[in-house]
Amino acid sequence: MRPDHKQLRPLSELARLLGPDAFVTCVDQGLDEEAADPGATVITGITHDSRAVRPGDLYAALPGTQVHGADFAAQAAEAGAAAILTDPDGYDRAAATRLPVVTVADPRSVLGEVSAWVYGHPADRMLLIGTTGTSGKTSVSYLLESGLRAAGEKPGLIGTVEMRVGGERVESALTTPEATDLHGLFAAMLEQDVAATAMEVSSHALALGRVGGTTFDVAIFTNLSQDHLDFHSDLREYFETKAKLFTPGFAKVAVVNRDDRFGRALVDMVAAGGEVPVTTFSSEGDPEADWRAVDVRLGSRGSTFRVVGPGGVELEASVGLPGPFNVSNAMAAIVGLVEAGVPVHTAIEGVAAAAGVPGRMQRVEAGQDFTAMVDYSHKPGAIEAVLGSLREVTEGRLTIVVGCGGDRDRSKRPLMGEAAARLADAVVLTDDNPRSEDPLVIIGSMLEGVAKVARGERARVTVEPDRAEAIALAVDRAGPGDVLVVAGKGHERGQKVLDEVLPFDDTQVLEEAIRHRLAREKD
Ligand SMILES: CC(=O)N[C@H]1[C@@H](OP(=O)(O)OP(=O)(O)OC[C@H]2O[C@@H](n3ccc(=O)[nH]c3=O)[C@H](O)[C@@H]2O)O[C@H](CO)[C@@H](O)[C@@H]1O[C@H](C)C(=O)N[C@@H](C)C(=O)N[C@H](CCC(=O)O)C(=O)O
Ligand SMILES: Nc1ncnc2c1ncn2[C@@H]1O[C@H](COP(=O)(O)OP(=O)(O)OP(=O)(O)O)[C@@H](O)[C@H]1O
Ligand SMILES: N[C@H](CCC[C@H](N)C(=O)O)C(=O)O
Ligand SMILES: [Mg+2]
Repeated sequence: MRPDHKQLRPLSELARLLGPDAFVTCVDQGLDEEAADPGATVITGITHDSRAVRPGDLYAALPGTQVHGADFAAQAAEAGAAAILTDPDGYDRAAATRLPVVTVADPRSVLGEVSAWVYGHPADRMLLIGTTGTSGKTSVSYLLESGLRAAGEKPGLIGTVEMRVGGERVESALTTPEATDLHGLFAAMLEQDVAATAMEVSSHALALGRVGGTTFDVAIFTNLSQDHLDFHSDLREYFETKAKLFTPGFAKVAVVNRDDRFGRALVDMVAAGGEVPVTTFSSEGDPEADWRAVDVRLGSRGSTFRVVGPGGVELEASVGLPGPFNVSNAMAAIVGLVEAGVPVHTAIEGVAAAAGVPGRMQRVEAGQDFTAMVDYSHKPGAIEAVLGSLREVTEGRLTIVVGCGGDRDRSKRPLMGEAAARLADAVVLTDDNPRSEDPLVIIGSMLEGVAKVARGERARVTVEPDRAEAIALAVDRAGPGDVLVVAGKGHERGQKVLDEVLPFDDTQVLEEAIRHRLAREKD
C-alpha cells in the first residue's frame, strides 16, 4: 500500500543525507562521483523489489541470501526506476542501466532512513506502538488496535495476519514489512487520517534493518523463548536483537513483562542505559511490577481480573481471549496504551471490547459435543502455554494436531514434540509447510522429543503426514467434553510444499471434518 500523493525528492538531497560514505555516480554524464550532478534526478517512491517498481522509484538493489537485487537492475530500469541504491558488489550491474547509482557499503543499514526521507518521515507524525517478543505480538497488536479505537482514534494495524488502514485490509507477506514498504504504508495511513498504529516488530525486522528510521512512542516486550534459531546463532543473540527495539533511536518509552526472565534482564539493560524510561507489568503477582493483574478468574472463552497500577489505580478488567497468557497480553496492551497517553479506564474498555484474533485460539463450532479450535502455536513456548491453559478447561481428553515448518529452526522440533507428548493426552503429528524438506524427516525429529517423555506420562502419539487426514482422524476420535486443538498454522491459507503453495485452511478443514462426522453419525 502506497500513498496517492507523490512527493518530489531531489537525489542531491539523498547524497547529502547519506554523507561522505555514499558515492553518487551517473555514467550518462560521463562524470566521476565528485562531479556528478544528481540534482536533476527526482525520486517519488522507493522499493526493494524490481517487480514492484513504479516510475520515479529509487530501486534498492540489496544483496540477499539467494540472489543480489542488482541482478534485476535492468528490469527495474525498464519499469521506470529513476535511480538505484546498491552496494559496491551491485555497482556494475546497476551502472549498466545508465541510471544514477548511489553506492553505500551496507544499503540495508540506511534503507529505513532513506525510505523515511522519500515519504517525508511519516512515522514522526503518528502515534506508533511497537510490540516484540517470541509470542503474543499479534494478539497484543489486535488488543492495542481495539484500545486505540476506544480512545477515539482511527487505528492502523501492521502484523503477521494483515495490515489494516481504516476500512482497507491487505494480507501480510511478512510480520514486519521491509523499510521501503513500511514507510510507504505509514504515508498511505496518514493520507487516510490513520495517525495511531499498533505494529508487530519481529527479530528479523530488527536484524535486517526493516525498522530503521522508525521511532516508536511505546515499545512493548512480551516474552522470549526458543524460536528462529535457524536465523539467530543462539538464544542470547536472539534476545540481544529484540533488545535493540528498546534503545533510544527506536523507543521513547519501554513497557516490559516482568514475569519473563528475559523481560527482567531487559529491564536491567534498559535501566542501565538510562535513556529510555521503563514501565513493567505482571500477571503472575510480581510485587515489583508497576502494573499487576490480580484476582485473575480464568474462563473457557476469556478471563476477568483486576488491574492494580500506580497512583492507587484498581479497576476491573477483562479479555475475551482464553488462557492465562492472554491476561499477560491484555496487561501488555493496557499498559502500552496508558504509556501512549490513553486514560486507563478507556484502555481497559478497549481491550475488553476486542473481538477474537484470527487463527489464535479460534473456536470452530459446527454442532459437535467437544471443543475444537485452531491456534498459531508453532514454537515450544506457545505449545506449552496453550496446552497448559487448555488442560484447565478440559473435562475429557486433550488432543493436539501439530507439525513443524520446513526450512525453519530445526532445533525446536524435538522440543515441540516433547511438549505436545508431555502435556496432551493424544497427539497427531503431521505436516506444516514442509517447504524444501522431506516431511517425514521433520516428523522424525519431532518423534525424538516424544521419546524423551517417560512412557507412563506420554500421550498417545499417531503419525499422519497428510494434514487433512490428521485433522479428520483427531475429529473422529474426539468424545464429549474433549478439547481438540489444531496447532501451528492459525490464519494461514496455504501449505507450502517445495515452491508451491497448496490451498489449505485449518479452520475450514476442521469444520468440514466435524460436519462429515456428524453427517455420518446421522445416517
Ligand atoms: C531471512 C529473511 O527474512 N529473508 C528476507 C530477505 O530475503 P533474502 O535476503 O534471501 O533476499 P533474496 O531472495 O536473496 O533477494 C535479494 C533481493 O533481491 C530482490 N529481488 C529478488 C527477486 C526479483 O525478481 N526481484 C528482486 O528485486 C529481493 O526483493 C531482495 O531485496 O529479504 C526478502 C525481501 O524483502 C524477504 O522476502 C525475505 O524474507 C523471507 C521470504 C522470509 O521468509 N522471512 C521470514 C523468515 C521473516 O522475515 N519472518 C519474520 C518473523 C516472523 C514471525 O515470527 O512473526 C517476519 O517479520 O515476517
Ligand atoms: N503471551 C504469550 N505467551 C505464550 N504463548 C502465547 C502468548 N500469546 C500467544 N501465545 C501463543 O502463541 C501463538 C501465537 O500468538 P501471536 O500470534 O499473538 O504471537 P506472535 O508473537 O505474533 O507470533 P508470530 O511471531 O508467530 O507471528 C498463539 O496462537 C498462542 O498459542
Ligand atoms: N512467521 C513464522 C511462521 C511459522 C508458521 C508455521 N506454520 C511454519 O511454517 O513454521 C515463520 O516464518 O517462521
Ligand atoms: Mg505475529
